[in-house]
Amino acid sequence: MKYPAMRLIVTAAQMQALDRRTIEEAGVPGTMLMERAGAGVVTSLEQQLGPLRGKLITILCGKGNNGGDGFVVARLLHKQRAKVHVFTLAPAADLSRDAARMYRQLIRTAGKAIVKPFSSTSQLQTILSDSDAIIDALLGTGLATPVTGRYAEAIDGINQAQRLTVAVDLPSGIHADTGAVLGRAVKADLTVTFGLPKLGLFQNQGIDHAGRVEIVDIGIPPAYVDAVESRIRLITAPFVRTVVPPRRLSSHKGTFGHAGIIAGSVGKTGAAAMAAQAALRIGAGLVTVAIPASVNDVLEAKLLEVMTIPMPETTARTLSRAALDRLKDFINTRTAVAIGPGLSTHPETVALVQALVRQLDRPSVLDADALNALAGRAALLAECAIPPILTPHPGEMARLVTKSSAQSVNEDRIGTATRFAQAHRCYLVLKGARTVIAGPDGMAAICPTGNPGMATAGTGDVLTGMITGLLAQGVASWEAACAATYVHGLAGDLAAETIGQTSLIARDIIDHIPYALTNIGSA
Ligand SMILES: NC(=O)C1=CN([C@@H]2O[C@H](COP(=O)(O)OP(=O)(O)OC[C@H]3O[C@@H](n4cnc5c(N)ncnc54)[C@H](O)[C@@H]3O)[C@@H](O)[C@H]2O)[C@@H](O)CC1
Ligand SMILES: Nc1ncnc2c1ncn2[C@@H]1O[C@H](COP(=O)(O)OP(=O)(O)O)[C@@H](O)[C@H]1O
Ligand SMILES: [K+]
Repeated sequence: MKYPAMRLIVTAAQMQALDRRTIEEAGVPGTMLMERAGAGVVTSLEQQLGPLRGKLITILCGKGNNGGDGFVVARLLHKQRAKVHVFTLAPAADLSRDAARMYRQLIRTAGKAIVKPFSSTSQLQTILSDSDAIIDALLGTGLATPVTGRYAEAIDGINQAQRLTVAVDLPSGIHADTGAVLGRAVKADLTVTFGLPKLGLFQNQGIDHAGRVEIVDIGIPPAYVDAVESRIRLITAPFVRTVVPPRRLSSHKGTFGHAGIIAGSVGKTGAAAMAAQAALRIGAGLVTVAIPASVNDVLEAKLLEVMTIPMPETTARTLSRAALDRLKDFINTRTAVAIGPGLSTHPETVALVQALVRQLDRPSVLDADALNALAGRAALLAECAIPPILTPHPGEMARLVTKSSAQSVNEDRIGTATRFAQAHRCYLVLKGARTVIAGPDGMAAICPTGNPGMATAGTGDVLTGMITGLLAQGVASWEAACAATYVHGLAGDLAAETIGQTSLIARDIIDHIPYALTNIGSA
């Protein structure tokens, strides 16, 4: 397998096939998989709530194997002396074979009274709103059609209670592959998913409904996982650890490359400053910014470690066409370059950027106004000697693909990103909640880190600097794009833990890069 330290993301059909193979070929009983799944949920719950003894926990179980997992959770919680209420949506005779086994085991251990048939939401209201946690074991990967009737009522009841909600495998009602809500869906705080993460947890409404996603190993043999044909991966900390270059005793600043940042214009020197600082914080040895001449002093006053080079400018104080030859030299003498943050959309600057892109022969990141310069002209990318990394947000992506909108981009983020990266032989970082990275070989990776506090001015410039900083250290494009995105999101998460999401600003992400790197173990 090509990217061993990333985790495979699977569809429902792929997960079902893996479960089946594990049961039939490896001889692991389905009930054993269920036992491990249930135990995983209880461990996660303990991490959330502390000791479970005396806690009131309500579990809603459907008739399939997802419900079977719920019966296991109920038995294990009962053993820990939690106060457990179980509601089933189906009579015992209708349960799947393994779920029925787990149901019988539960009532043997805890007595018949622990389980009640679900009749209506009103029956549940008080119990749900008094619960310390609600476990949603109604529907998992077996969801086939829109949820209606009693299942829909049970889902509404869970959502109305507004208590800590833990989804078993998938939030009930979320399509395992697309993340679409099928009729109704549980809004969970935490989803404990089994074996491998399901695609729908990272797409569309699946993102908000899943909440935090934890993955529990249920003992699917790694050889079976390796044999699955999926081109979609989840970026992990162990992957990032293998990417960030080690600092040998004998290193010097030249060892870690020289990043060039072509950025800035009047009113937008901050974008250039933040990209440059982020490149240093992720380990680049040297960073130089090429900036319109009249704003050079402003940038110098903002920055200490970063060098700047004033370049010819337009009367609007943006980079001018006259800068072309000097910028080509600038690019040729750097290990990697970023083009775009804060450049403006001045027509002359746009023409300059287009000319630079045509002759780009260094590892590069194209962002912001460089992407605007490529709107409707993505064909120019074919002229780059080394496939560049593009970092659009959905609005920029829509302009790149033309005749599209941010909304339609977001409806199929993985598809849009992989199609573009393959068609234009580039790497693409499609930003937003659960950023998607796509490569020219058709691979896609999803970033699990990051939070809505990062929806604030300048955080994209920071990401651009981070990717460029890794490229400058000699990291290959795919690895640099994936690892920088992960560290960027983790830095945002760590910042949010201390200062909250509302006040978080882009420079907080730069300040937390060191902690993110130590957290991952690559500092
Ligand atoms: N042995 C296995 O295959 C394992 C399965 N596991 C669990 O089993 C789940 C999959 O189990 P199943 O395949 O039994 O499927 P589910 O338990 O997700 O649900 C399928 C059942 O719900 C019904 N159903 C489907 N759509 C419905 C709708 N819209 N409204 C009402 N009922 C609907 C189906 O007729 C079927 O009876 C996984 O998500 C996971 O939680 C885990 O225990 C790990 C091992
Ligand atoms: N809800 C969110 N969850 C996770 N990350 C987010 C969220 N919203 C924004 N981000 C991240 O913040 C950054 C925003 O970048 P961008 O839109 O280019 O902002 P700017 O142009 O102001 O720099 C991206 O890396 C994006 O993935
Ligand atoms: K569920």
